[in-house]
Amino acid sequence: MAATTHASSMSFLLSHPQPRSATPGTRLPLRPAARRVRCATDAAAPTAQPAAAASTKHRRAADENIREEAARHPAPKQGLSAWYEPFPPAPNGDPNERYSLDEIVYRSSSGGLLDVRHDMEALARFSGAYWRDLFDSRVGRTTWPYGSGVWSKKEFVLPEIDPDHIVSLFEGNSNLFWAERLGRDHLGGMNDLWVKHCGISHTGSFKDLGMTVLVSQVNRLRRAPLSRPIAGVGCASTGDTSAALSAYCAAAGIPAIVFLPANRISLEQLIQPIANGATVLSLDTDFDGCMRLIREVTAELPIYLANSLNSLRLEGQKTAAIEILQQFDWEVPDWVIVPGGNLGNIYAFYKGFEMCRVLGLVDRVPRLVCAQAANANPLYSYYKSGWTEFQPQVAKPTFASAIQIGDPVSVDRAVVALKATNGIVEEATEEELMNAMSLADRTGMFACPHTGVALAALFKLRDQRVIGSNERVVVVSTAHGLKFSQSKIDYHDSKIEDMACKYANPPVSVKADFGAVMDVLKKRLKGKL
Ligand SMILES: Cc1ncc(COP(=O)(O)O)c(C=O)c1O
Ligand SMILES: N[C@@H](CCOP(=O)(O)O)C(=O)O
Repeated sequence: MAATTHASSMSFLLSHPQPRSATPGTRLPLRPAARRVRCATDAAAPTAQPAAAASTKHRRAADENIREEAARHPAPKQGLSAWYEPFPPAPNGDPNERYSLDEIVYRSSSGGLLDVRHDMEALARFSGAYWRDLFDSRVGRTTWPYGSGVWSKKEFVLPEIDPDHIVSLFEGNSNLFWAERLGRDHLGGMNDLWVKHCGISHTGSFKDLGMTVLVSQVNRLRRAPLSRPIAGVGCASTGDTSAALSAYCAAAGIPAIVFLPANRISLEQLIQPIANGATVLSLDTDFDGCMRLIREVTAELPIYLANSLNSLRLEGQKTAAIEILQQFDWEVPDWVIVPGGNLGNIYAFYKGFEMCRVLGLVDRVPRLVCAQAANANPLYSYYKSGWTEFQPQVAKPTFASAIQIGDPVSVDRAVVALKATNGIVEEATEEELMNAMSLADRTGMFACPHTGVALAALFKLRDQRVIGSNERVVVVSTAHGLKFSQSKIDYHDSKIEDMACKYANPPVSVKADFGAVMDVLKKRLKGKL
């Protein structure tokens, strides 16, 4: 293996451990080691660097930033690539239909969905152990762009993009929270319950993971040599996609346009794109109406579509699945529960897990559960019909307002994910989701109502004994609870019509007087003093 290394490239080497001998994976045919192409990792790392070597890293020059430092050490070509293909492949369609990621295309020739496909044979030239080591070696670093939980898996995301085009806010690497008390005390002694806090993130939701990829690709398209005349990037949103789009566009200096359903998103979500300087249209319709409009507008104007209909988004979102595996030292959980709305994320999780299985990083995939609010449950109804009849609906208001979606664009993707993982769809009423959220809060979280939907699904599946107490379960928390404080205020005020707010904990108004305070505390702590 040729090695072109020198002392000053040390910092770069730390991000590229030496490939293992190309141990053939079990599922995909691998090329013999002798025919392996040289890749960045081959060329950059003749010998694996021990962790201690980090302390010998030379500080970069004071007048150089991390982007420039990365540019000084360009990764050699790896021979990896990705492109768009129809999803699912149309039975009578053109088997050769594919599009470069540099094309602006959201639909296949037959009007169906597209998916980003990777050259799996090229990826499989390296063993699962190699990819695990490489991804692990990048966690927690600042080396551009690998400090991001998404771009630390760049080879599985957008292998060909120039790091200089990447727009990253070092998203991902989110907390996998051990829900010790919730599992032990409230779910029949579960001791392996985890909450993946995707919402503890730059704009407070998992959308950051996908948006860094989409906006990076737009940045590449707008810059020389491609110089595509993209005037801005637009989305319809229930409040989280719009926040992420606005932040990433603001960071890149690209105009953002967001279509929001008036009075249907939280105040905190509304102020995010406003603060980031986006063009905010508040429309007198629901999310599905906004979605129809943005599709029409992006077909007419040079505005790039940022919703998850655009499969680029899912390439970033799938890294949350890979991160979960990584956080468990590449052990596969038994179940992963994801709240579903427009239904891109459930597919993204499947894609991340399945890619790791196919490439030998793990040997199986978890069972997936998609959890919907009963007030916005088109997938649940479809599932209950035995997948025979999908009926779009007019979604009713729900505290889980970000998933108030009746005609999800990625329904076909969700079905593939659920069928392939022996998955389940569950639903939660308003009372169930608010109680589940509030109980989680009582055990140290500050969950959003959508996480409440996923937790309520877990409660049901535990009651039905579908999920066992010894199984390892991950509940995906999709947004930060602080974005939905009004719903919590209403709950703790017991102000919600027809809802027994079982865990309401209103503040106690007390006279500022020692005796009055003592009376309240004695009553509250009765038997414990
Ligand atoms: C907080 C939150 N949770 C869950 C979802 C559902 O994700 P998806 O639309 O990919 O199903 C969304 C958006 O739809 C969201 O904003
Ligand atoms: N919850 C989403 C709804 C749109 O979903 P997307 O993933 O297709 O952008 C939002 O926050 O807007």
